[in-house]
Formats: sequence, structure tokens, C-alpha cells
Amino acid sequence: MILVVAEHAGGKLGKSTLEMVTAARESGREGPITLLVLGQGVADVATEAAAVADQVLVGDLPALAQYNPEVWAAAVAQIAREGEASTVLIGGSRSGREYAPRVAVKLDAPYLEDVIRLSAEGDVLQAQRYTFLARVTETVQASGPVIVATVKPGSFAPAAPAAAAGEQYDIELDLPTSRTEITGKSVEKSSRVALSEAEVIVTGGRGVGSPENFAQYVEGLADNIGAGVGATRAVVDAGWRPYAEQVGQTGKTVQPKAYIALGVSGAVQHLSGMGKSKNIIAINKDAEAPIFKVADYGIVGDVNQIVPALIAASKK
Ligand SMILES: Cc1cc2nc3c(=O)[nH]c(=O)nc-3n(C[C@H](O)[C@H](O)[C@H](O)COP(=O)(O)OP(=O)(O)OC[C@H]3O[C@@H](n4cnc5c(N)ncnc54)[C@H](O)[C@@H]3O)c2cc1C
Repeated sequence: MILVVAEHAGGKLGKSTLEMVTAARESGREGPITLLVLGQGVADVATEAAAVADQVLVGDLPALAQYNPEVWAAAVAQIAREGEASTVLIGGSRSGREYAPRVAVKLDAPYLEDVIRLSAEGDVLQAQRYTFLARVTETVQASGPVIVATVKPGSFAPAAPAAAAGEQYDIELDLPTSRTEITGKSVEKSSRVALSEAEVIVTGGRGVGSPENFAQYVEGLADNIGAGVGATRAVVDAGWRPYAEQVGQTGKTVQPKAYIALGVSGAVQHLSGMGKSKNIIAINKDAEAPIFKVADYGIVGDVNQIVPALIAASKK
């Protein structure tokens, strides 16, 4: 089987899980696509997962209420072993990249990190991933009875539902007692949709002019239309915006239904992070800006004039 470890939060399946299912479908590896849902009170997540998978294995236990790398690694390795998984796909989130190498060690398996493409040639799994600060895309391959990989979020399109919902099975887990414990959590309160989950993204580049304009134009428009906020590296390096908002080779890869780029030139390193968006809408005062080569809709003009008008129109 191809074992995909579901990522979920707030009782909802994460978009990254749907992306991993596409990675599994495209990988050409053998066996049913099996989603593993770990957590406590995850019945709804498992039902969502069943819509895209051949089968869903559900570990719904108090001991899984909080993510913990030791516990997750043990659970995933146990299920991969028992199910004779050929491939284990784990989200390339911070936590995924934390416990995935432990799973590989437990299974004595090759480990491919942050893959953006997958394909199989017989027993060999080929993957592509960025390296050298994303200046280079390398092709790597691994073979063996089981291979562990993390999947870079935003690199695959979210999977459409399968023809029929997969069966759900409760699983028994032999979990270790963790040596670390989370003693507190403070969650940043934001009503704004996360970049990785957003169906619409408004991104600001250096052309918006200043951090104040960014807040007014980019955040203003995003909040009016329920979009996520992205930034170019130029803007992040200038200290206008946090790195978490950076889109591009060295930031996040996204594929929203609509990507609205304000004052973004469209450098190749930026395009590689958003070029697969369904609709790209660009506003730039330079008609020759490379962003217009990938844009579905373009407005040549000054953001200072166009964006306030868009914000006013979106309030109606
Ligand atoms: C190894 C490496 C990795 C990188 N990774 C990333 C990455 O992950 N993400 C990323 O974004 N970049 C990345 N970069 C940087 C990238 O090469 C560009 O420098 C960057 O994307 C440019 O950001 P920008 O479009 O905001 O700024 P600029 O290139 O300066 O473009 C600003 C644009 O705004 C327009 N403009 C100016 N004023 C106005 C106005 N009033 N109204 C309308 N338009 C206006 C201009 O015409 C221009 O096209 C990387 C570079 C390297 C070398």
C-alpha cells in the first residue's frame, strides 16, 4: 500500500493531505492509497479522508491528542510495517519533516525530503526536489521495499474525490511513552485564511511602495474578499512582512484558484512558487514586467490608483 499520513487541524482535513493523495496517485507505486488519520476525536477528518482514499486507517486515541514526534514516528512505522507499505508519504510541514526521518530510520528505508514530483520506474521511485537555496532542481531516485518521502506543500494539485469512498478501519497502536511533553500553546489569533489553505491569495511586491501601503492595499483587499496574504522575497527581505508569507522557491509553493499579484515583477524564483495557480491576475505599472507573461488577466497601471478602487468595489 501507499501510506499517506493525513495532516489535519481544527477537525478538518488539511489541503496538504489532498495534495499528498495526488502525489500518491501520480507516483505510479503499487498498492491501495491508504490514509492514516492520527489524533483524538478525528471521526469527521476520517470521513473527509475516505472521500479521496482507497481506505482509511483511524487511530483515534487520547494519547494522540497532541502531536509528538516520538509517538507519531512509532505509530506510522508500525502501520507501514504491518501493512507492508511500499511508500510512506508525509507532509513537508515543520512537524512532518521532524518525524519523517525517524520513520525512515525505524523502517530502515531510504528517505526523500521535500519532493515536488514523483514517478516510478519499476521498483525505483524517482523524485524531484529543490536544492542549493532552490537554485537547482535535482532528480533523485531510491529503491527498496519501502521508501519514505515528505511532500512539499503546494507542489501537487489537491486530489478530487475518488469514484467511491474508501472503507474506514480502526487500528490498534502500540505507542511509546514520549520523553517530551508540550506544556503550553499560544495560538496566534488571525481571522485570515492560512496561505497554504487559501483559494484566493493577494500578494504584494516591492511595487506597493511601503509597509503601510502593503497593509492598506494587500491586507485590505485580501480581507475584503476572504483571501490569504502573500509577499515576495524582496518585501520579506526588506522587513515589511514575515517570512511565513513569502511565496516562491525559497518560500511557500501555492496553487490557489486565483492569485492576485500587486506590484510584483514576476521573477523566476517567484513564479516557481505560484505559477501553477489556476488564474493569475497581475497589476503592474510596467507593461514589460515578466508577471504578465504568466498572467491570465493583467492591468498595466499604478497600484496606488487601481487597488483603492478594487477595495471600494469589493466592499459593495
Ligand atoms: C536563490 C534565490 C531565491 C529566491 N527566492 C525567492 C522567493 O522565494 N520568492 C520571491 O518572491 N523571490 C525570490 N527571490 C528574489 C527574486 O529574484 C526577486 O528579486 C523578487 O521576487 C522580486 O520581488 P518583487 O517583485 O517584489 O520586486 P521587484 O522585482 O523590484 O518588482 C517590483 C515591481 O513592481 C512594479 N511597480 C513599481 N511601482 C509600482 C506601482 N506604483 N504600481 C504598480 N506596479 C509597480 C515594478 O514595475 C516591478 O515590476 C529569490 C532570488 C534568489 C537568487
